[in-house]
Amino acid sequence: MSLQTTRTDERTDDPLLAVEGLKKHFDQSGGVLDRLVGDDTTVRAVDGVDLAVEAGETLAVVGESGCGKSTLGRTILNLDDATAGSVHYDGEELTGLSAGEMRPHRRDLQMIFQDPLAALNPRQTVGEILTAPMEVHDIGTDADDRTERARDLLERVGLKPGHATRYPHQFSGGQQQRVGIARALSLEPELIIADEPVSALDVSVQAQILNLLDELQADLGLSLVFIAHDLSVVRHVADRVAVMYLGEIVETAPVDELFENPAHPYTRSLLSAVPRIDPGDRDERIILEGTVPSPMDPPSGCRFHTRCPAVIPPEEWPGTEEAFRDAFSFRNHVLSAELDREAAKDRLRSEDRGTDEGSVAGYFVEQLLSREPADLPSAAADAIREAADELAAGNRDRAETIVAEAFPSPCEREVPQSREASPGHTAACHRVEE
Ligand SMILES: Nc1ncnc2c1ncn2[C@@H]1O[C@H](COP(=O)(O)OP(=O)(O)OP(=O)(O)O)[C@@H](O)[C@H]1O
Repeated sequence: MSLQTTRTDERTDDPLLAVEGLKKHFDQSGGVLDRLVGDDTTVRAVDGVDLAVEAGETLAVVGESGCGKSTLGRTILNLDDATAGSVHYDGEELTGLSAGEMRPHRRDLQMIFQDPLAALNPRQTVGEILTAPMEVHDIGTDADDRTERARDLLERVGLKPGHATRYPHQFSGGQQQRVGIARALSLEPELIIADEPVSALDVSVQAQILNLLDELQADLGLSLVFIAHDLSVVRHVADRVAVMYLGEIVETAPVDELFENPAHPYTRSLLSAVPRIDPGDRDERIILEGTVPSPMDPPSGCRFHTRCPAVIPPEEWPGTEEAFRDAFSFRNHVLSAELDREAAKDRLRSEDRGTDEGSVAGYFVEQLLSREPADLPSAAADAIREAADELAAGNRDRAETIVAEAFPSPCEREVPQSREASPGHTAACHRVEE
């Protein structure tokens, strides 16, 4: 946890790492045809991220798979070129530096990867893996000194000095990750980005590696950006947590504040999946519908609105919020274009039911609306039945227009600004007030 480092004592108030408006887009266009057809083939993996990491601090970046966490880590370290925005490390801008210009900074900024074996050269001994980067960066007086440093590093990460002569495949997963950590430490970095460092490991080994990282961070005064998809993993290592959804940071808070007073519905749903020691403590589990939408075509307004369990009804909605959310969920199924008439007919046939348009429409409603249409305000029920009829008749565009017009939400219209929910705690949600 936060410990002041001796080497950063003389620094100014600027954070050690400052990330502003960082974007990383990947162009996926196959070529001329894509451009002619006008398909937008840009993957907006990281789409305007602001972050600050103080010296000696551990910041966890958390979100589901595909939210852009790894890309964020790689772009911060200039392993991927940024599309826009800036990264300042110790006051110096890293964005746009060539590989040669980055070299002096590589010593200070290291990365630990999810799959330790894939990140280690199988043809080098562990000793060589540790001494090679030292040689490149002129660390150590001579080969003997570097070998001695490698042996010390192995001890530091809980391995034996004698392990230096072994090859990566001769170790268990946990031991391989220890080697990966030792390699990152071999350059005496100030900041390490650890990208899911324990998610490939057995649960029994995860805690050991987390403790090791925590210990090293405290002893060496390292700054750590800890990327994870699972909030439970970060509780005991992080000082602050940034929650990422579809290329954006939706909430940032000190770790205890985030666990106790999550402000964003996305954070709440991630938290509800974290096992609690006291089962009586457990709030109702929030199951998020579907997976993260495609970063090629992110939802408008608040990007989370298509899955949000707290999506806001329009002012004129006559029913309860729960009723709106059920209707809104139906709407999103229709708009996601995942409904297939033929598949519905196959299913009906397998259940010995009719496959005329009326039956298919009824089947869509039954599958996608978690209440009877009659339990909705009557105009909403009519819109749902009408949309289902159009879908069953093959008029997808018409169905989409009906649901989009019948169930609008302010969340899809306006992009929520990041607001301060409490000191040091910000969230970008229309429900959060300053
Ligand atoms: N080189 C690339 N080219 C095109 N798209 C990419 C590339 N790298 C990542 N992406 C896409 O960017 C999005 C974010 O990916 P990223 O790996 O950063 O997410 P993540 O949150 O780290 O997920 P995971 O935990 O599964 O790695 C995904 O949709 C992914 O397919």
